[in-house]
Formats: sequence, structure tokens, C-alpha cells
Amino acid sequence: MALSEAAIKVQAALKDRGLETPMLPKTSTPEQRKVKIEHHMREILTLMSLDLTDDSLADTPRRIAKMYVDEIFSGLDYENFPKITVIENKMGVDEMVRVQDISLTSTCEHHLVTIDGVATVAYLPRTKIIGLSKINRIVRFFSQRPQVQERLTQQVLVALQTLLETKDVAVKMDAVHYCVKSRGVMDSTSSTTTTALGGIFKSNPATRAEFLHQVK
Ligand SMILES: Nc1nc2c(ncn2[C@@H]2O[C@H](COP(=O)(O)OP(=O)(O)OP(=O)(O)O)[C@@H](O)[C@H]2O)c(=O)[nH]1
Ligand SMILES: [Zn+2]
Repeated sequence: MALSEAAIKVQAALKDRGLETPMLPKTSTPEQRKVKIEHHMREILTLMSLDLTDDSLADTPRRIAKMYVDEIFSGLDYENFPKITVIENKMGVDEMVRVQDISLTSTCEHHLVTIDGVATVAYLPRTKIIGLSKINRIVRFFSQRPQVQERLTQQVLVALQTLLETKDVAVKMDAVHYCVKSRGVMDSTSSTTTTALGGIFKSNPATRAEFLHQVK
């Protein structure tokens, strides 16, 4: 399948900025990847002494393979980049558009456990306006990769800057990392905030404050 124009542009912009997820070129189809992942998962679970003949466990390797490729890591494949609707700003909107409390579920790339949080995204329209749901979809696309929160925040910023043809975009994320909560230091109360500010959100203290303070 050919990549969409939006996917090609965003991929190039991330590469340019050194913000792309470290990835190798794909040499197999999603179906081929699932078959191989299932095989390796079977090995891993068996090594952990689980009896995969048990009816509850029997399909776990296949489920994990499907979940990785089609769901939680589907954002590694630009063929899954959302269909983007951008329209000309004919009505001359020049005030901040902000979408808040976008739910965000990602996976930490160091431990492959859940990152659970919310994102807020804002921009100042110039020549283009984007369909609101597309902002949520872009957050979701980049969340569906192994991630560090800092890179995830930056990737959403650069994707939107590219599609909206303006630097004036801001992204904030608050998330709980289960690698901190359910293992390791076992801290169940801390959360992490990251921001990525572009254009006027970075340079103008009033715009920056308007964004950061109106975010809960
Ligand atoms: N900056 C950043 N660090 C992260 C993120 N997710 C996980 N980490 C951290 O990545 C680090 C990996 O550290 P290591 O010392 O190699 O791994 P570890 O021995 O499992 O570390 P502990 O979690 O301290 O047990 C840990 O400090 C994690 O908290 C993230 O999104 N951003
Ligand atoms: Zn982790």
C-alpha cells in the first residue's frame, strides 16, 4: 500500500529533526511479522515454564503478536498513519484552538509496559485548520509505538507543525509510567509532565502562559 502524502511529509520532517523513532526498514508484511512474533512469544513463555497446552494460555502467543502488530505498536508502520483532513482557513480564525484531556496510552520502550496519561494540544491557525478528531488520532498514532514520553511529545508537535504549516503548536502530556509504578521503584503516586512548545508558544510569554495555565 502506498503511504499517504501526510504520512510521507510527517516522516520526512521527523527524520530531518532527528526525532524519528529508531527503526529499521520493513522487510515483511504485517501478517508475516505476526507469524514470527507468535513463534518467538511461544518460546519466551515456554522458557518461563508456562504450559501452553492449557486452554487459557494456548492462544496467548498469537494474541500478543496480533496486539503488537495491529494495536499497541501499529504506529511503527506509516501505512497506519491516520487519514488527515486539513482545510483552508477561509474564515480567518486566529485565536488559539485547544484540545484537552486527550487520552493517551503508550508503551515505555525500556520495559515495554504501559504509559497511561492525557495530552493537551493547541495551535494558532495560520493558513490551515485540521479536523479536531485528527489531533486525537495523531496523538494515538505516535502513542502506538514503544516510546519515551519526551520523544512522543515532540513527535506530535512536529507532525502537527508539518500538517498545519505553522510553528505555532503546543503539546503537553501528563502520564503515569507503569515501569515506575508496578516494578522498579514501585512509586504509585508520581506522574511525569512533558511539554513541547513551538513558535509563538515558545517565544511569547503570554501565549505560553495562556496555554500552560489553562491546562489542568
Ligand atoms: N526520560 C525518560 N525515562 C524513562 C521513560 N520511561 C522509562 N524511563 C526510564 O528509563 C530508565 C531505564 O533505566 P535503567 O537503569 O536502564 O533500567 P532499570 O534498571 O530497569 O531501572 P529502574 O526503573 O530504576 O529499576 C528508568 O529510569 C526509567 O524510569 C520516559 O518516557 N522518559
Ligand atoms: Zn520503562
